[in-house]
Amino acid sequence: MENGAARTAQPVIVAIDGPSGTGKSSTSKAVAAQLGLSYLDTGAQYRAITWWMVTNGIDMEDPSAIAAVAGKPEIVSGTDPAHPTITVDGVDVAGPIRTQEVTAKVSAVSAVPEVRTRITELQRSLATSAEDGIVVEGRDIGTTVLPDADLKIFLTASPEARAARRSGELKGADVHATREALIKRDAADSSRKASPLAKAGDAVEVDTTDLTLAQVIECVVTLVEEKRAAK
Ligand SMILES: Nc1ncnc2c1ncn2[C@@H]1O[C@H](COP(=O)(O)OP(=O)(O)O)[C@@H](O)[C@H]1O
Ligand SMILES: Nc1ccn([C@H]2C[C@H](O)[C@@H](COP(=O)(O)OP(=O)(O)O)O2)c(=O)n1
Repeated sequence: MENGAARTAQPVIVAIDGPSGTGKSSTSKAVAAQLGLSYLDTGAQYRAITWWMVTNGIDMEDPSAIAAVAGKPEIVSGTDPAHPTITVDGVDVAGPIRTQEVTAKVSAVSAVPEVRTRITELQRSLATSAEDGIVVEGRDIGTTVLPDADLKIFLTASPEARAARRSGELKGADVHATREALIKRDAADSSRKASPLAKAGDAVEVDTTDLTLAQVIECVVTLVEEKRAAK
């Protein structure tokens, strides 16, 4: 802001982590929109680099092959919560990164340390440049990417609730198969060596199993407002 004009609010950094289907994306987008903050979906960035690896025929069984090209694709995230965007080398990949093929391979790609270093740098630079603050959602935001975030939330929900939500999105998907795939991906994301899915010690845990999306959003908005008031 020019001429030292006073801000109405200090920038606030919010980290939202948790496994698949707990409501991270929907909650983070809505909270950011409601509070005038930027929004970053870090899972979309890992999906984008995975899409590039698939498209370029990189051997997914070989972490050293993935590591060798981790610096090649240019990944750009648009952080407006009303219109989040993601491009790879200038190509809009918002649709292609949601295919079953990318979903099945993203855990292997995101376990490679060189990939994480690259994507973490992008995330920190976006968080630092968000003038009014940002809501960043993922798996390791509170633990590794932004350990000094003003507020850390860890969302959970039963595997049944998460599978029902996910299969509701993928029309015609079998709930049982969705549940198995989701549990497998959570296990891979939680057990990898490099920055696994984990709750930060100072994160607030919110179990969303029996909450509506509106209730979760309200809960997080209240927590952010409390933090802002205390700044
Ligand atoms: N508390 C909730 N109750 C019911 N459905 C929800 C709730 N939170 C999210 N959803 C729905 O579940 C699906 C997955 O939510 P999403 O925000 O994409 O989760 P995540 O980012 O954690 O994978 C979406 O269709 C979303 O609308
Ligand atoms: N901060 C993050 C975010 C996502 N990932 C990886 C692990 C996840 O299985 C994939 C995809 O994340 P995404 O949030 O898009 O997954 P879902 O929306 O839950 O299906 O990316 C990660 O390793 N670290």
